[in-house]
Amino acid sequence: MTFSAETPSRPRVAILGASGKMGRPAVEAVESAADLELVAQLGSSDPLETILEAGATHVLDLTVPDASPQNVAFAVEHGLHVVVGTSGWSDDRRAVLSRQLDSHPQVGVLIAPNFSVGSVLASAFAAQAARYFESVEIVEMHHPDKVDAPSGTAVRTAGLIAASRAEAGLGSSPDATTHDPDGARGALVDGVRVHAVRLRGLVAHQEVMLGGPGEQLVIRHDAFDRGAYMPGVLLGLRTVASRPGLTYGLDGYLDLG
Ligand SMILES: NC(=O)C1=CN([C@@H]2O[C@H](COP(=O)(O)OP(=O)(O)OC[C@H]3O[C@@H](n4cnc5c(N)ncnc54)[C@H](OP(=O)(O)O)[C@@H]3O)[C@@H](O)[C@H]2O)C=CC1
Ligand SMILES: O=C(O)C1=N[C@H](C(=O)O)C[C@H](O)C1
Repeated sequence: MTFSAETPSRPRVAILGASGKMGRPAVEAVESAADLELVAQLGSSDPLETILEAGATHVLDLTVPDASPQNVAFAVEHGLHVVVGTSGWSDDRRAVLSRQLDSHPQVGVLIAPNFSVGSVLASAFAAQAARYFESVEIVEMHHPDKVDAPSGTAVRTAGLIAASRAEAGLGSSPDATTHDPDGARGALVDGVRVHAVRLRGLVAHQEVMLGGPGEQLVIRHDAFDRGAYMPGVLLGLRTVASRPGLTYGLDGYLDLG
Protein backbone atom coordinates (compact mmCIF):
# COMPACT_ATOMS: atom_id res chain seq x y z
CA MET A 1 0.00 0.00 0.00
CA THR A 2 1.24 3.51 -0.87
CA PHE A 3 -0.41 6.91 -0.72
CA SER A 4 0.49 10.55 -1.09
CA ALA A 5 -1.28 13.75 0.01
CA GLU A 6 -1.63 16.55 -2.58
CA THR A 7 -4.07 19.37 -3.41
CA PRO A 8 -7.75 18.31 -3.73
CA SER A 9 -8.48 20.23 -6.98
CA ARG A 10 -8.24 17.23 -9.33
CA PRO A 11 -10.09 13.94 -8.78
CA ARG A 12 -8.03 12.07 -6.19
CA VAL A 13 -8.11 8.43 -7.16
CA ALA A 14 -7.62 5.34 -4.99
CA ILE A 15 -7.17 2.10 -6.91
CA LEU A 16 -8.28 -1.17 -5.30
CA GLY A 17 -6.62 -4.25 -6.75
CA ALA A 18 -3.70 -2.07 -7.84
CA SER A 19 -1.26 -4.94 -8.28
CA GLY A 20 -3.60 -7.06 -10.40
CA LYS A 21 -3.57 -7.57 -14.16
CA MET A 22 -5.96 -4.64 -14.61
CA GLY A 23 -4.69 -2.68 -11.62
CA ARG A 24 -1.13 -2.32 -12.92
CA PRO A 25 -2.00 -0.67 -16.25
CA ALA A 26 -4.68 1.40 -14.48
CA VAL A 27 -2.04 2.76 -12.07
CA GLU A 28 0.11 3.77 -15.06
CA ALA A 29 -2.85 5.31 -16.90
CA VAL A 30 -3.98 7.41 -13.93
CA GLU A 31 -0.41 8.46 -13.14
CA SER A 32 -0.01 9.60 -16.77
CA ALA A 33 -3.24 11.63 -16.79
CA ALA A 34 -2.48 15.25 -15.90
CA ASP A 35 -6.06 15.90 -14.76
CA LEU A 36 -6.16 12.97 -12.30
CA GLU A 37 -4.16 12.33 -9.18
CA LEU A 38 -3.37 8.85 -7.89
CA VAL A 39 -3.40 9.02 -4.10
CA ALA A 40 -3.64 5.38 -3.01
CA GLN A 41 -2.95 1.88 -4.30
CA LEU A 42 -4.53 -0.90 -2.28
CA GLY A 43 -4.04 -4.66 -2.31
CA SER A 44 -6.14 -7.35 -0.68
CA SER A 45 -4.49 -6.95 2.74
CA ASP A 46 -4.88 -3.17 3.02
CA PRO A 47 -7.70 -1.78 5.19
CA LEU A 48 -10.29 0.27 3.30
CA GLU A 49 -9.69 3.15 5.75
CA THR A 50 -6.48 3.77 3.76
CA ILE A 51 -8.69 5.36 1.09
CA LEU A 52 -9.94 7.94 3.59
CA GLU A 53 -6.50 8.60 5.07
CA ALA A 54 -5.25 9.35 1.54
CA GLY A 55 -8.04 11.89 1.00
CA ALA A 56 -9.41 10.13 -2.09
CA THR A 57 -12.46 11.55 -3.86
CA HIS A 58 -12.75 8.70 -6.38
CA VAL A 59 -12.33 4.94 -6.06
CA LEU A 60 -11.50 2.55 -8.91
CA ASP A 61 -12.41 -1.04 -8.00
CA LEU A 62 -10.54 -3.74 -9.96
CA THR A 63 -10.69 -6.62 -7.51
CA VAL A 64 -12.75 -9.82 -7.32
CA PRO A 65 -16.52 -10.42 -7.33
CA ASP A 66 -16.48 -11.52 -3.67
CA ALA A 67 -14.88 -8.26 -2.46
CA SER A 68 -16.27 -5.63 -4.81
CA PRO A 69 -19.72 -5.07 -3.19
CA GLN A 70 -18.28 -4.24 0.25
CA ASN A 71 -15.58 -2.03 -1.30
CA VAL A 72 -18.19 -0.03 -3.20
CA ALA A 73 -20.54 0.18 -0.21
CA PHE A 74 -17.69 1.55 1.92
CA ALA A 75 -16.82 4.21 -0.66
CA VAL A 76 -20.43 5.30 -1.16
CA GLU A 77 -20.97 5.44 2.60
CA HIS A 78 -18.12 7.96 2.75
CA GLY A 79 -19.41 10.06 -0.16
CA LEU A 80 -16.79 8.94 -2.70
CA HIS A 81 -17.49 8.44 -6.41
CA VAL A 82 -16.77 4.94 -7.68
CA VAL A 83 -15.81 3.37 -11.00
CA VAL A 84 -16.15 -0.42 -10.93
CA GLY A 85 -14.56 -2.76 -13.45
CA THR A 86 -14.89 -5.89 -11.35
CA SER A 87 -17.32 -8.48 -12.65
CA GLY A 88 -20.10 -10.24 -10.71
CA TRP A 89 -22.48 -7.30 -10.31
CA SER A 90 -25.76 -9.21 -10.63
CA ASP A 91 -29.22 -7.61 -10.70
CA ASP A 92 -29.54 -8.30 -6.97
CA ARG A 93 -26.21 -6.67 -6.11
CA ARG A 94 -27.03 -3.61 -8.21
CA ALA A 95 -30.43 -3.32 -6.54
CA VAL A 96 -28.81 -3.23 -3.08
CA LEU A 97 -26.35 -0.58 -4.26
CA SER A 98 -29.13 1.52 -5.81
CA ARG A 99 -30.95 1.53 -2.48
CA GLN A 100 -27.78 2.68 -0.71
CA LEU A 101 -27.31 5.43 -3.30
CA ASP A 102 -30.79 6.76 -2.53
CA SER A 103 -29.30 7.95 0.78
CA HIS A 104 -26.28 9.51 -0.98
CA PRO A 105 -27.84 11.40 -3.89
CA GLN A 106 -24.66 13.32 -4.73
CA VAL A 107 -22.56 10.19 -5.29
CA GLY A 108 -21.93 8.70 -8.74
CA VAL A 109 -21.15 5.03 -9.38
CA LEU A 110 -20.27 3.53 -12.75
CA ILE A 111 -20.33 -0.26 -13.06
CA ALA A 112 -18.62 -1.01 -16.37
CA PRO A 113 -18.63 -4.72 -17.28
CA ASN A 114 -16.23 -3.76 -20.05
CA PHE A 115 -14.17 -0.56 -20.43
CA SER A 116 -13.24 -1.25 -24.05
CA VAL A 117 -15.14 0.96 -26.49
CA GLY A 118 -14.89 -1.80 -29.11
CA SER A 119 -16.49 -4.31 -26.78
CA VAL A 120 -19.27 -1.90 -25.76
CA LEU A 121 -20.00 -1.27 -29.44
CA ALA A 122 -19.96 -5.01 -30.24
CA SER A 123 -22.54 -5.65 -27.49
CA ALA A 124 -24.72 -2.80 -28.78
CA PHE A 125 -24.49 -4.09 -32.37
CA ALA A 126 -25.35 -7.59 -31.20
CA ALA A 127 -28.43 -6.35 -29.36
CA GLN A 128 -29.51 -4.46 -32.47
CA ALA A 129 -28.97 -7.51 -34.71
CA ALA A 130 -30.71 -9.91 -32.31
CA ARG A 131 -34.10 -8.43 -33.30
CA TYR A 132 -33.67 -9.83 -36.80
CA PHE A 133 -32.43 -13.40 -36.18
CA GLU A 134 -34.22 -16.48 -34.90
CA SER A 135 -31.21 -17.80 -32.97
CA VAL A 136 -28.57 -16.08 -30.88
CA GLU A 137 -25.86 -17.51 -28.61
CA ILE A 138 -22.80 -16.00 -26.93
CA VAL A 139 -19.33 -17.55 -26.73
CA GLU A 140 -16.96 -15.76 -24.36
CA MET A 141 -13.28 -16.77 -24.33
CA HIS A 142 -10.77 -15.72 -21.67
CA HIS A 143 -7.41 -16.47 -20.09
CA PRO A 144 -7.58 -19.39 -17.62
CA ASP A 145 -6.73 -17.21 -14.57
CA LYS A 146 -10.18 -15.63 -14.64
CA VAL A 147 -12.15 -16.60 -11.50
CA ASP A 148 -15.69 -15.91 -12.71
CA ALA A 149 -17.85 -17.39 -15.46
CA PRO A 150 -19.68 -16.34 -17.44
CA SER A 151 -17.85 -13.03 -17.92
CA GLY A 152 -19.46 -9.78 -16.83
CA THR A 153 -19.41 -8.70 -20.46
CA ALA A 154 -21.32 -11.79 -21.57
CA VAL A 155 -23.92 -11.27 -18.84
CA ARG A 156 -24.34 -7.64 -19.89
CA THR A 157 -24.54 -8.60 -23.59
CA ALA A 158 -27.16 -11.25 -22.84
CA GLY A 159 -29.20 -8.66 -20.92
CA LEU A 160 -29.06 -6.18 -23.81
CA ILE A 161 -29.98 -8.90 -26.32
CA ALA A 162 -32.89 -10.12 -24.19
CA ALA A 163 -34.27 -6.57 -23.81
CA SER A 164 -33.95 -5.91 -27.53
CA ARG A 165 -35.66 -9.18 -28.49
CA ALA A 166 -38.46 -8.64 -25.98
CA GLU A 167 -39.08 -5.17 -27.43
CA ALA A 168 -39.28 -6.74 -30.91
CA GLY A 169 -41.71 -9.42 -29.67
CA LEU A 170 -39.18 -12.24 -30.17
CA GLY A 171 -38.91 -15.18 -27.81
CA SER A 172 -35.93 -17.34 -26.93
CA SER A 173 -33.88 -19.12 -29.60
CA PRO A 174 -35.24 -22.44 -30.92
CA ASP A 175 -33.65 -25.43 -29.19
CA ALA A 176 -34.81 -29.05 -29.38
CA THR A 177 -32.39 -30.26 -26.68
CA THR A 178 -34.10 -32.53 -24.15
CA HIS A 179 -31.07 -34.52 -22.97
CA ASP A 180 -28.01 -32.61 -21.72
CA PRO A 181 -26.73 -34.33 -18.54
CA ASP A 182 -23.35 -32.54 -18.67
CA GLY A 183 -24.57 -29.00 -19.34
CA ALA A 184 -23.10 -28.89 -22.84
CA ARG A 185 -25.62 -26.25 -23.86
CA GLY A 186 -24.01 -23.71 -21.55
CA ALA A 187 -25.54 -21.28 -19.07
CA LEU A 188 -28.87 -19.61 -19.66
CA VAL A 189 -28.54 -15.88 -18.94
CA ASP A 190 -31.69 -13.83 -19.44
CA GLY A 191 -32.86 -16.58 -21.80
CA VAL A 192 -29.66 -16.44 -23.90
CA ARG A 193 -27.20 -19.37 -24.03
CA VAL A 194 -23.69 -18.37 -22.91
CA HIS A 195 -20.64 -20.63 -23.40
CA ALA A 196 -17.41 -19.91 -21.52
CA VAL A 197 -14.00 -21.00 -22.86
CA ARG A 198 -10.83 -20.72 -20.72
CA LEU A 199 -7.60 -21.13 -22.67
CA ARG A 200 -3.95 -20.25 -22.01
CA GLY A 201 -2.84 -17.58 -24.47
CA LEU A 202 -6.20 -15.79 -24.63
CA VAL A 203 -6.87 -12.37 -23.09
CA ALA A 204 -10.57 -11.50 -23.56
CA HIS A 205 -12.70 -12.36 -26.59
CA GLN A 206 -16.40 -12.67 -27.34
CA GLU A 207 -18.48 -13.85 -30.25
CA VAL A 208 -22.21 -13.30 -30.56
CA MET A 209 -23.48 -15.83 -33.10
CA LEU A 210 -26.76 -15.02 -34.79
CA GLY A 211 -28.56 -17.49 -37.02
CA GLY A 212 -31.47 -17.29 -39.43
CA PRO A 213 -32.65 -19.54 -42.26
CA GLY A 214 -29.65 -20.01 -44.57
CA GLU A 215 -27.38 -17.41 -42.93
CA GLN A 216 -25.16 -16.61 -39.98
CA LEU A 217 -23.84 -13.32 -38.62
CA VAL A 218 -20.99 -13.35 -36.10
CA ILE A 219 -20.13 -10.23 -34.12
CA ARG A 220 -16.71 -10.67 -32.57
CA HIS A 221 -14.55 -8.53 -30.34
CA ASP A 222 -10.96 -9.27 -29.30
CA ALA A 223 -8.99 -7.58 -26.55
CA PHE A 224 -5.34 -8.54 -27.14
CA ASP A 225 -3.93 -6.27 -24.46
CA ARG A 226 -5.31 -4.62 -21.31
CA GLY A 227 -4.39 -1.27 -22.81
CA ALA A 228 -7.73 -1.64 -24.61
CA TYR A 229 -9.48 -0.82 -21.35
CA MET A 230 -7.57 2.26 -20.26
CA PRO A 231 -9.37 4.97 -22.30
CA GLY A 232 -12.64 3.72 -20.81
CA VAL A 233 -11.18 3.68 -17.29
CA LEU A 234 -10.09 7.31 -17.66
CA LEU A 235 -13.43 8.33 -19.20
CA GLY A 236 -15.20 6.75 -16.25
CA LEU A 237 -13.03 8.52 -13.68
CA ARG A 238 -13.42 11.87 -15.43
CA THR A 239 -17.20 11.58 -15.80
CA VAL A 240 -18.53 9.73 -12.76
CA ALA A 241 -18.78 12.75 -10.42
CA SER A 242 -21.08 14.51 -12.87
CA ARG A 243 -23.42 11.48 -13.10
CA PRO A 244 -24.98 10.94 -9.66
CA GLY A 245 -26.66 7.60 -9.03
CA LEU A 246 -25.86 4.24 -10.61
CA THR A 247 -24.84 3.87 -14.26
CA TYR A 248 -24.57 0.28 -15.55
CA GLY A 249 -22.39 0.02 -18.65
CA LEU A 250 -19.89 2.44 -20.15
CA ASP A 251 -22.44 2.97 -22.96
CA GLY A 252 -24.20 5.26 -20.45
CA TYR A 253 -21.27 7.68 -20.85
CA LEU A 254 -20.95 7.31 -24.64
CA ASP A 255 -23.13 8.79 -27.35
CA LEU A 256 -23.98 5.65 -29.30
CA GLY A 257 -26.72 7.39 -31.31
N1 LIG B 1 -14.43 -3.88 -16.86
C1 LIG B 1 -13.41 -4.28 -17.63
O1 LIG B 1 -13.19 -3.77 -18.75
C2 LIG B 1 -12.52 -5.36 -17.13
C3 LIG B 1 -12.82 -6.00 -15.98
N2 LIG B 1 -12.03 -6.98 -15.50
C4 LIG B 1 -12.42 -7.51 -14.21
O2 LIG B 1 -11.65 -6.85 -13.23
C5 LIG B 1 -11.42 -7.73 -12.12
C6 LIG B 1 -9.92 -7.84 -11.87
O3 LIG B 1 -9.35 -8.48 -12.98
P1 LIG B 1 -7.78 -8.81 -13.01
O4 LIG B 1 -7.01 -7.58 -12.76
O5 LIG B 1 -7.58 -9.58 -14.25
O6 LIG B 1 -7.66 -9.79 -11.76
P2 LIG B 1 -6.35 -10.11 -10.88
O7 LIG B 1 -6.63 -11.40 -10.21
O8 LIG B 1 -5.13 -9.98 -11.69
O9 LIG B 1 -6.34 -8.94 -9.80
C7 LIG B 1 -7.30 -8.86 -8.79
C8 LIG B 1 -6.79 -7.97 -7.70
O10 LIG B 1 -7.80 -7.96 -6.69
C9 LIG B 1 -7.16 -7.96 -5.43
N3 LIG B 1 -7.99 -8.69 -4.47
C10 LIG B 1 -8.19 -10.03 -4.39
N4 LIG B 1 -8.99 -10.32 -3.37
C11 LIG B 1 -9.30 -9.15 -2.79
C12 LIG B 1 -10.08 -8.79 -1.68
N5 LIG B 1 -10.72 -9.73 -0.95
N6 LIG B 1 -10.19 -7.49 -1.37
C13 LIG B 1 -9.55 -6.54 -2.11
N7 LIG B 1 -8.78 -6.82 -3.18
C14 LIG B 1 -8.67 -8.11 -3.50
C15 LIG B 1 -5.83 -8.67 -5.60
O11 LIG B 1 -4.94 -8.02 -4.71
P3 LIG B 1 -3.60 -8.75 -4.14
O12 LIG B 1 -2.74 -8.91 -5.34
O13 LIG B 1 -3.08 -7.78 -3.15
O14 LIG B 1 -4.07 -10.05 -3.55
C16 LIG B 1 -5.49 -8.44 -7.06
O15 LIG B 1 -4.53 -7.42 -7.21
C17 LIG B 1 -12.10 -9.05 -12.50
O16 LIG B 1 -13.40 -9.10 -11.95
C18 LIG B 1 -12.19 -8.97 -14.02
O17 LIG B 1 -13.24 -9.73 -14.52
C19 LIG B 1 -10.89 -7.36 -16.13
C20 LIG B 1 -10.54 -6.77 -17.31
C21 LIG B 1 -11.34 -5.74 -17.94
O1 LIG C 1 -11.30 -11.10 -16.33
C1 LIG C 1 -11.08 -10.54 -17.43
O2 LIG C 1 -9.99 -10.65 -18.02
C2 LIG C 1 -12.13 -9.72 -18.03
N1 LIG C 1 -13.20 -9.48 -17.31
C3 LIG C 1 -14.31 -8.70 -17.72
C4 LIG C 1 -15.54 -9.56 -17.84
O3 LIG C 1 -15.77 -10.41 -16.97
O4 LIG C 1 -16.30 -9.37 -18.80
C5 LIG C 1 -14.02 -7.86 -18.94
C6 LIG C 1 -13.18 -8.54 -19.96
O5 LIG C 1 -13.94 -9.56 -20.54
C7 LIG C 1 -11.91 -9.10 -19.35
